[in-house]
Amino acid sequence: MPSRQLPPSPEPPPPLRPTGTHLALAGSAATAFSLLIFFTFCFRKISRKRTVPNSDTESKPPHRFSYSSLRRATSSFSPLLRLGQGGFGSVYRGTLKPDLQVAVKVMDSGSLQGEREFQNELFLAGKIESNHVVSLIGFSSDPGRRRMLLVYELMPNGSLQDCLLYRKCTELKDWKKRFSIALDIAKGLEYLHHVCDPPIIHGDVKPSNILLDANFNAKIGDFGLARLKSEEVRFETEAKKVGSLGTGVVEDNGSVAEETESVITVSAFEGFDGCVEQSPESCFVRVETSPEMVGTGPEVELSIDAATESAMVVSPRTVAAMASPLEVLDKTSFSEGTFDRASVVSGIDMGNGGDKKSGKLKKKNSISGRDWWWKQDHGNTENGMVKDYVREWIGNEIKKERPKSEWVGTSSNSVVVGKSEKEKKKKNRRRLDWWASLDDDKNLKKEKRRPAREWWKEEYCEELSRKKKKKKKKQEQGSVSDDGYSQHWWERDDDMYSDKKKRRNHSRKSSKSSMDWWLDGFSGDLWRARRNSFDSVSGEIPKSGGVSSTPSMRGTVCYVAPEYGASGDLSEKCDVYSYGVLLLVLIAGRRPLEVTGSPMSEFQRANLLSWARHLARAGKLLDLVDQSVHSLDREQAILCITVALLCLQKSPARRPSMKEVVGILSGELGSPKLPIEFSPSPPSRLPYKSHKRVR
Ligand SMILES: Nc1ncnc2c1ncn2[C@@H]1O[C@H](COP(=O)(O)OP(=O)(O)OP(=O)(O)O)[C@@H](O)[C@H]1O
Repeated sequence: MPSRQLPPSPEPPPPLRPTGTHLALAGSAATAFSLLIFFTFCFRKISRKRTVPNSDTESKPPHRFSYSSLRRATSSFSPLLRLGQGGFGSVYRGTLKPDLQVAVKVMDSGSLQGEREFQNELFLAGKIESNHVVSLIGFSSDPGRRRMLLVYELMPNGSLQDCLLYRKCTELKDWKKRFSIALDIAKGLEYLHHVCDPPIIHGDVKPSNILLDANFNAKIGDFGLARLKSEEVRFETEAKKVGSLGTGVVEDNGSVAEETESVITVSAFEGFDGCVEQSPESCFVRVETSPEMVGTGPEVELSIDAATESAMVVSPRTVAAMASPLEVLDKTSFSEGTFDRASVVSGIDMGNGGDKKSGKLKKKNSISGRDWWWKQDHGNTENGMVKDYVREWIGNEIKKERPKSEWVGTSSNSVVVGKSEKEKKKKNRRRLDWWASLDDDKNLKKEKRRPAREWWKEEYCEELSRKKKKKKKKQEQGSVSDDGYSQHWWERDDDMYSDKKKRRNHSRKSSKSSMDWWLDGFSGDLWRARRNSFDSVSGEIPKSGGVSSTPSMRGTVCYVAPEYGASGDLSEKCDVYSYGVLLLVLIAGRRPLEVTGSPMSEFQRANLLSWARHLARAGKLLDLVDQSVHSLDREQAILCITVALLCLQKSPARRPSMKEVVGILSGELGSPKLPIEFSPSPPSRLPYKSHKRVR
């Protein structure tokens, strides 16, 4: 058989050469694909941002919101939806979902306090879960554009301050409501001090930070000045360490005197290399500490801000804790915003003579902490406005109310008895020096507008020369004598002082102006607090002015505990003191410092704390109760005033804890006795006894 021959295999086709058309096709396919991926990514990101987090399904609050969603929720921050204005910025009512009403706090751009409050609130929000604390639902942050917003649960009845003092809500005329508010606040503080671990110190307990829900239940809000207790201990240790390097910080058992302010001079910094010559904006200095001292790490960072001439101590743990759980606290915001500029975390007075332009610290001049506070506050325009407002208000009140006899002045004169002329002059000169030192700030000289402090200075100089003339006249008449005013009860409001201390304080007061008297009337506390914050004499600024009630970094005048700042201690007992003031305000339905009429008797009532103490001595506690209150439970009212007076004791150790306050108010503990000095019976060691034990 003939073999079948296979046909020759065909030649393999020539390899396809990519033509221009092919290349174009492949290119466009790749582009289309990458575009598709890009758009899908963008869409997902946008839709995720726009979605309001559902607290049921997503993680616990605080949630991150987009700026636009909050803008929409508040109808572009409509003035009609504005709920109020604080040191942080404006607060607006918003609707995120039909059933989710919120309050949106918008930080004023450039507000140092705002940045700090923002981060503080976020840092603490995760740690707090209580029915007696306003919950933080979320936030929005865009550090590049300096947009920072906080979203809270809406408290439909606003702040206690508005409700009680301005709107005078009828619901609060019912004694039961007032009492339940007092108890709610006490429980909120008890939660912060005794349930939270580590304990949280609020640091700014006052009526505008107490918010009322639809049923007028009270919740504590505004944790901008709050601190963890452990953190505080660290700050304190560091503060003492830094302070001990070169200053004479004098303690006076919480009494307030010019000499005892936390003055940390530049010499304290001289041991820290690397700061003095650094950029004017900021510098970080590592301060070596032992692990035991800080508890969590071997070192803390001390930020010295040459721009604001201030400093703070920041623990690494704080940085880590603040940075990690929340994306919002991104690095730029830390390095540029928080640490360099705010520099007020610790509340440590680090006054120093800084040259703003060169960023160099003056090594010789030691400027006290009060300058630091002044300058710190001055940097904030809004705060500046507040100070102007407050000063004006004080001035008007004093001018308006000062009796013809110039009794305030004579009071000053009268207490000079026993004090040498020389000493007084020295003191006045020192004070003038202080005023003069304020002129170091060249930038302010350039300002066209007369700086607010000149107003203050002029007023003071005027006051001095007036006093001098008066005294001269009196001396000529040979009649510099005690006119009795210095002996009035409203100047003797210091409960724990021995006679010796009282005399000393009187002589301190002697060199103060009439305005100082006003401030000193407040247990002497205001004198320091005013310098620190220039908050408000009344402790609240009428909202009509549209200004914040707290430009301060450390608390609010009239509410701040006397020991805080003098020795730098912020403890739970500071909150207890503030609670005491708040309780009196709640019972009396008036501000802590308020002149309601021109007669002399009104002056006697002007200082609520002194008035309460006076009534306690006179055994007329119930006279303090707001006249408009109905259904008064007299026993409860006396109990509340007694608790308030216990909380207001000068010595922090003598104040009850918030746990004890709750126990007393809720009836678990027996009724306490008034503080010793008001009690006719001999003092017992324990001011109250447990009901439980008795049973
Ligand atoms: N969650 C909220 N619900 C309803 N109203 C609120 C809420 N938070 C704040 N407000 C209103 O906004 C006002 C301003 O609040 P904010 O806490 O900013 O300032 P403040 O406490 O008055 O002053 P500062 O912040 O200086 O202490 C409050 O007085 C209150 O009337």
